Amino acid sequence: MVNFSGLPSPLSIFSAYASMSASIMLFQTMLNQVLPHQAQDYIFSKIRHYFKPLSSTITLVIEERDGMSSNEIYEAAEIYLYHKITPEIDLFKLSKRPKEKKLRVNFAKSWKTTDIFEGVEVIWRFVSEECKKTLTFPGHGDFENDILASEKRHFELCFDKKYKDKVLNYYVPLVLREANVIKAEKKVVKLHTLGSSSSYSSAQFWDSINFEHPSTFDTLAMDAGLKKAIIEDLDRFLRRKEFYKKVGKVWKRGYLLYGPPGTGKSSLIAAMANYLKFDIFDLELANVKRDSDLKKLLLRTTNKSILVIEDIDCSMELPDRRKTASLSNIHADARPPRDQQQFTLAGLLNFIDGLWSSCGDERVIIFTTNNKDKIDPALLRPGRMDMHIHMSYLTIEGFTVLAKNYFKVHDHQNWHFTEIQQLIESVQVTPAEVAEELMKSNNAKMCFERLVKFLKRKRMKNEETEEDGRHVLELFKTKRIRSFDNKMNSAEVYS
Ligand SMILES: Nc1ncnc2c1ncn2[C@@H]1O[C@H](COP(=O)(O)OP(=O)(O)OP(=O)(O)O)[C@@H](O)[C@H]1O
Ligand SMILES: [Mg+2]
Repeated sequence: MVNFSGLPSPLSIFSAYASMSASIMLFQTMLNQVLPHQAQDYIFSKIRHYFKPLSSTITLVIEERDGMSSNEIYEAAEIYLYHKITPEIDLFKLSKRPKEKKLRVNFAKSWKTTDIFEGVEVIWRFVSEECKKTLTFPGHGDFENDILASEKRHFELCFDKKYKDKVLNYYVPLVLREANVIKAEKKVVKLHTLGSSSSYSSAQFWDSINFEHPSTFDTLAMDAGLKKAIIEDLDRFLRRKEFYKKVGKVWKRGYLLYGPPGTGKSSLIAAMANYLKFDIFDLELANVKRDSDLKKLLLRTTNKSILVIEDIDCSMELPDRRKTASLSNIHADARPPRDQQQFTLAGLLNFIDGLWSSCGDERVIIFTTNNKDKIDPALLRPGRMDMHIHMSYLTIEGFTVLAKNYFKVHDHQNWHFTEIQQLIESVQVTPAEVAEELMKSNNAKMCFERLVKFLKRKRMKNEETEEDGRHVLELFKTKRIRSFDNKMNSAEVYS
């Protein structure tokens, strides 16, 4: 019996299934007499599997991870379902990660909902399974086996087979689009850091948490002209998609931030991310084991993101790397295995300039260093980093910003202001040091008094150091010492 739509009617499916079940029962009675129970069970489970009525639905499984990288469709489904169908959700899972302020509300196990798209009913189901892996540590007695628990999550999207094309070609792209719109509206910036699937596994991937750094261009104590120039540079970069295409350049921008510790390099990165609403990928080179891992990680960064490599002078000088480098120079044959070869800054930069940046759009890359003189000239080569930004010691202008941010005080309101300004002119102090002083009390007057004392102490210390320096220089001139390092107070005297 066939109905108008050309599909078998429910009655015909039922009668076919009933007659098939009767035959199976007859066969079972016959076998009962010759085979043991267990063998019979096995045979019938197989027969039922092949003869069960054909399903008229399709179920798409959308897993959270695709190998080592995250699955964009899973993320989009999570956002879409959570924000679009929230009123219908009555089963939540609540959690909080150690570094996050906000609570995480997630779908509970086996949560299910229905969505209608152009008259087509689709059923979403959230599935979460706990996987336990037994790890073996030979020779560790009672602790030989350890059980590692992790969660494997996926969504199931179920719908009538006849709408397969419609769902795949129109509904899924709609979910992706809607999720992007919701993401842009909510503008949650994420911080991605390196993680590994377990402490026992070497596979590395990006782990993310919400980025809630409060730094903005308004809270940054730095030269107003420079601040304006950075904001304009970022705006120009965002506007110039077509220009980059026209001149055949990859749509990316590189910044090198340099200056002493505590002058606001990391704070500036946070301000840039908050301004652009770009995710941050914080790449700690010291934690990357192999060259091949580095390339994989870079290729897994997303568009509209900032790749940050902090302290570039230190990260490329790891002792083990230097050791492998010198070894490989001396004995060409004794090089480490191919996939364990160390990476060089030049190699990293070439990869970033070439393959990496051509795989995405709207990329910002930021390197930081405390010591511009120490970094590889490859990084300073013209055209490599588009803007070199010097973060320097606190200026009077910078102090005004801090005073306003911490206590809403302006110069005319506080009698210590002039004194502080004079001290700042004569002493090298970082914004971090002053910020720390301003954090010590809620009482502005007390804080400013303390700050005056702190700056005076610092000035005195500097004067003493300068005096020592002059003394060492004198000794050096009279050849009574052979060497001294740039920290004058740790000079070695050989007289
Ligand atoms: N320019 C600044 N404006 C406002 N606050 C600042 C500034 N510089 C430093 N601070 C304060 O000092 C803290 C430390 O600064 P930050 O981490 O940005 O310095 P850094 O230059 O990245 O130092 P490092 O070289 O050690 O990484 C910040 O959290 C902030 O409170
Ligand atoms: Mg920093």
